[in-house]
Amino acid sequence: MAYEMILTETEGATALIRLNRPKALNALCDQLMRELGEALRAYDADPAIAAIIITGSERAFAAGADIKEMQARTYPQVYFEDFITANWEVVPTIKKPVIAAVAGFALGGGCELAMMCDMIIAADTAKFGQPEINLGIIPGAGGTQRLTRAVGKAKAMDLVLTARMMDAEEAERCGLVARVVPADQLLDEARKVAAKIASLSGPSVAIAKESVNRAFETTLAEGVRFERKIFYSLFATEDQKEGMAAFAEKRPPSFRNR
Ligand SMILES: CC(C)(O)CC(=O)SCCNC(=O)CCNC(=O)[C@H](O)C(C)(C)COP(=O)(O)OP(=O)(O)OC[C@H]1O[C@@H](n2cnc3c(N)ncnc32)[C@H](O)[C@@H]1OP(=O)(O)O
Repeated sequence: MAYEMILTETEGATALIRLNRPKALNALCDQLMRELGEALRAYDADPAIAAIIITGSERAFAAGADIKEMQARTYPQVYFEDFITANWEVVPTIKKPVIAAVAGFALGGGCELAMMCDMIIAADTAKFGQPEINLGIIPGAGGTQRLTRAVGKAKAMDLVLTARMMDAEEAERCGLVARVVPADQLLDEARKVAAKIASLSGPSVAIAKESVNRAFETTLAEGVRFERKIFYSLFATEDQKEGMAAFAEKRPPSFRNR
């Protein structure tokens, strides 16, 4: 499929989506978000793809929603158009693992987009922040909620109320980021993680992802009940039999995603 604001490529079972508005620091305009959603849905439906990486440029993962596109919008417009909800909420609906590989600025909607992914791998150049307060608004794509769950109230308040940026090291320390790597190794690292995931059983990966995400939406008791049921369901797969047989027979498993 041809896109204007994203570039896509595949390598083995990994799909890479690169945000591609370099002059605007990958500001997330409506068209870019529409294209991103279309690409994510297409890869999610493609049986040859097992993991998806979203990345930006060296200078910016994304500097937020497109402020120039947003500035003239009125309350009735954002309300009736379902601004954000319509185009932005695709990432959390994707069943396959989505990795954000972040270098440079991940601000506002850029930080929110990264947080919608299942894992953030950051270059040592990455800078995260929710500077919407500078514009007379607040984060509107989940920032106040996902950031608070990821880093806790103290740090979330600090970032949201002061608009300050935090670097990759601080972001890793406070739990926003899974790994920090030198900038020139960012994509290699993300690809390695994606390839490892792709070598595993697709159903158990999707179910593991769903179960971890459930922790953000429910109580501990409900979450554990959910985990138990979904854990039982994996005993209905051929991959569970194969994984355990391979262990007992001291050989690598050969998963068939069923
Ligand atoms: C999703 C919601 C609901 O949560 C809302 C949001 O996301 S609101 C947006 C939040 N993000 C920001 O407020 C960050 C805005 N950008 C900046 O503060 C700076 O650009 C910077 C600190 C990231 C980088 O500064 P600098 O290196 O000095 O580069 P600039 O000259 O400022 O930028 C280069 C070029 O990119 C355009 N740009 C940058 N960010 C955006 C944006 N979010 N929307 C639209 N355009 C953006 C900037 O205007 C420059 O373009 P030109 O004016 O030179 O054409």
